Amino acid sequence: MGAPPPRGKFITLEGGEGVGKSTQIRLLGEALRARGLDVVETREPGGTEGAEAIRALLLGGAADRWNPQAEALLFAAARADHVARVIRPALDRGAWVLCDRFIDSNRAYQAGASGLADDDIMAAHRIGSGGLMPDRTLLLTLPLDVAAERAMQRDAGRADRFGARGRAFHEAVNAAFMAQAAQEPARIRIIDATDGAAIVSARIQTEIEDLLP
Ligand SMILES: Nc1ncnc2c1ncn2[C@@H]1O[C@H](COP(=O)(O)OP(=O)(O)OP(=O)(O)O)[C@@H](O)[C@H]1O
Ligand SMILES: Cc1cn([C@H]2C[C@H](O)[C@@H](COP(=O)(O)O)O2)c(=O)[nH]c1=O
Repeated sequence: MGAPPPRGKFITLEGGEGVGKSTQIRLLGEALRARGLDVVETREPGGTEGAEAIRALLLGGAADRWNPQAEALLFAAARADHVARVIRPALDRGAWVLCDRFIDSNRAYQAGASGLADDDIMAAHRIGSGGLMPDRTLLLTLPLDVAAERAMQRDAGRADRFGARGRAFHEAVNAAFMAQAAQEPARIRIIDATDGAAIVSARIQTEIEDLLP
């Protein structure tokens, strides 16, 4: 017998670097709180003390610090702690959990763009996090050059281990996200993120309307 179904809603934002996920989580959080909902904003890798420590291991250091296998398992370990300590308890009490990246990033970056098998990523997710899946995923899309420019402006030119990877890697990530959306159109909604933040936020709110109480 697995865990009982959660009572809250689990929403994830996905997409490449600099497409506006953090900005949109904040705006969606404000909109949902204005409706009187209990909202938890969080991110991956991270969201707990242990997972933030793993984040530092994953994002810092030399480009070849980890191979794709070690990387995938570190993301899965961070996620297991995050799900157990923050996401599940919040959903169980009826909160809306808004998470900046989740399992679909693991699939896009470590399977799609790094060559691991999608089944293996999902097996680690089942072991670590009981296979918890979002109720809805908003996939933000933006031309690579525009997203890279936004991220560069934000970070003053300093990229982390993933941001520093070449164009081919980020194209493969985007292609993997699009393939996931094509496989799961009911859960994963594609959001054009080229316009101003308020317009993008309105698109996102339309795509979660059916989940509102
Ligand atoms: N719609 C928008 N139009 C113009 N600039 C934007 C828009 N949304 C966000 N930005 C800006 O682009 C930069 C990247 O946005 P944000 O940090 O939200 O992206 P992200 O997807 O969370 O990035 P990462 O994956 O690298 O953490 C920020 O400086 C942000 O202020
Ligand atoms: C959850 C997750 C993330 N990644 C990558 C994607 C990004 O490059 C970084 C996180 O940085 P951000 O500024 O918070 O977006 O980690 C990944 O490769 N696999 C994952 O499962």
